[in-house]
Amino acid sequence: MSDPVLSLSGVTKAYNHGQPSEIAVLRGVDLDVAAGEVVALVAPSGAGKSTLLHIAGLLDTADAGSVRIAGRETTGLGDRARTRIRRRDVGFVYQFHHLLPEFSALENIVLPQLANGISQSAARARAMELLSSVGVGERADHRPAAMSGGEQQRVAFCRALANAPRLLLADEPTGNLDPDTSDQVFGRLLALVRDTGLSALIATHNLDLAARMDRRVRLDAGVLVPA
Ligand SMILES: Nc1ncnc2c1ncn2[C@@H]1O[C@H](COP(=O)(O)OP(=O)(O)OP(=O)(O)O)[C@@H](O)[C@H]1O
Repeated sequence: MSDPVLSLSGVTKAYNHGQPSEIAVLRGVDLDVAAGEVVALVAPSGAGKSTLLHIAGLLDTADAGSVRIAGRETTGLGDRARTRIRRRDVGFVYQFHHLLPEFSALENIVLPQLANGISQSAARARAMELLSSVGVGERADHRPAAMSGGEQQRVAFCRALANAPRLLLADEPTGNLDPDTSDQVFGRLLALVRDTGLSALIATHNLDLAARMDRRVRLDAGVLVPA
């Protein structure tokens, strides 16, 4: 068996340490996401989904516990090493697309590749391939403001996958779309994830979407339980 692509063990996180308002959000989270596995993270609002995704994606640090990505222990690594792992191995999608407004769809997918040392021509070819795979190839030269919410979010998926990460982390990726569009766009995301064989941890309030993933976990009082 290969190493899990994401392995969390005993992860804890509290905010406002030592103050009366201290809040223990994660109290010992354990989770393995295997290669090619797509896991739904369901939780009520405020339960700590974003906190968990940020720690899993090395955007934030845990107070205690271990975060392994692609077999590599990240606890104790410095900022540069964490950034390198995040850029190479992790893709993020948020509820809102966060595309750069002054750049075209294609450029938004090219830029993170250039930051990773890919050549301009290879980056453009990959960006075009990704856009076509989610049905927005003909929108490559449009800026985000000229696209629908569903199209913008499809471009955001492509950007997350631009550097061929091992792990996709998504925080309510279709949460700001109407139900029909959400369903369609999520289908595109899932197909793309399946085609590329990457692992994913996808937070959603939508139980229908959660049902389409391989496995569901629920964040309950700071720990993960099967859902
Ligand atoms: N930087 C911070 N400082 C203090 N408290 C915080 C901070 N970030 C989050 N919290 C608190 O931690 C708890 C979990 O927040 P988090 O954003 O992870 O929840 P969530 O499950 O993603 O919620 P939602 O679904 O509403 O986005 C909340 O009570 C929140 O108020």
